[in-house]
Amino acid sequence: MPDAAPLLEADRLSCSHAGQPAVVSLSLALRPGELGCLLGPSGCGKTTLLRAIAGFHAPDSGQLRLRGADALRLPPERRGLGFVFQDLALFPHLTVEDNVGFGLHRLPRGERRARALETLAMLGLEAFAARYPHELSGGQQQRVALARSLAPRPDLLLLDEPFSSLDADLRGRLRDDLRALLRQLGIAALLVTHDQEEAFAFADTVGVMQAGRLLQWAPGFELYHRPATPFVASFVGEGRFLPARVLAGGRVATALGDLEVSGGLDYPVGSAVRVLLRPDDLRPGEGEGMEAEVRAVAFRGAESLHTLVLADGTTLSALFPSHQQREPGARVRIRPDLAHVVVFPPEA
Ligand SMILES: Nc1ncnc2c1ncn2[C@@H]1O[C@H](COP(=O)(O)OP(=O)(O)OP(=O)(O)O)[C@@H](O)[C@H]1O
Repeated sequence: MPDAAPLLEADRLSCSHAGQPAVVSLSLALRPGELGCLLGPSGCGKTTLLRAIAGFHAPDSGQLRLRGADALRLPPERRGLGFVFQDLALFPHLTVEDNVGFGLHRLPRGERRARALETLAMLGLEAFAARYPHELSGGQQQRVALARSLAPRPDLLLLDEPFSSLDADLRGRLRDDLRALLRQLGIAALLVTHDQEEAFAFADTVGVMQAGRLLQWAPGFELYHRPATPFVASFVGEGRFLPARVLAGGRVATALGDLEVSGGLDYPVGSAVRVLLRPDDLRPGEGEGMEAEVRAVAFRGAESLHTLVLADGTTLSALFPSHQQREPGARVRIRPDLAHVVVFPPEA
């Protein structure tokens, strides 16, 4: 799969609403069967990008290729995509089966029926084929909307927050079922969400957007462990920044001691930098290490998230096993335990 030609390619795509930029020179590629996800704060341009790919929003500049061909010339119905938006738009006067068969008008009646029923069965809805949308629960209606978009077997499905109206349990199950189905059918997808857990559970590749720009497009592991920018570092997972100074030999000096940066450093010796510290990068010092004061403790079950302040005022977060209870005001010793050190320039 890594060498397959891209199914979807956006190249320096820019979009605006009434002169206000919404997507800024954005490039990304999705391979056949690849599951991608766009993550970012409200208003960062995720929906606008999805609508531009679907053909509902005309970009100002840039290119969009689908299956290697220019897609910007094509109207939505000729782009060969499936989409599910937050607003389900099921036809209230059609049965579930007819809703799902709606996009299959090119197939002969018998085949259309068979495909609609087969797709409903894949989503566990075979018993509901004769019902009308208002006779279904919200979760079942969402499954019908997915079945309708999957019935024509598109090679790419665009999904804009399709699970947001469902409760957490249902949401997780539907997401996992959809993921398994897309894998089984070899269908690629681009999912918009602002839920990190959903992005990581669903996608092979996650894109983080901020103010119309795509900051990083990478597997979840890379985003967490090798964030490209401080925004990605603090948006994906929890992270704090520790002031540091570059030493010779690819090391940095911090209040927690000297740390080695694997792969070397692009900063001159002596320059001020920041080191990313995740809550799981700190361990209790067992009588050694730097002393810190506990400011707050949030119980999380197996672990507790501690907010700690060092003597120089630096605030850090640390996840410690929760069997040892600590109160605010207590003093603990901490030592860094980083698999690799991520360094950023100092705050502007
Ligand atoms: N139809 C519109 N007319 C004018 N401005 C719009 C329109 N749609 C979106 N915008 C603006 O474009 C920017 C990007 O919006 P978009 O809906 O793409 O963001 P988003 O990341 O999907 O947000 P959310 O997570 O809240 O859905 C925002 O500043 C928004 O206010």
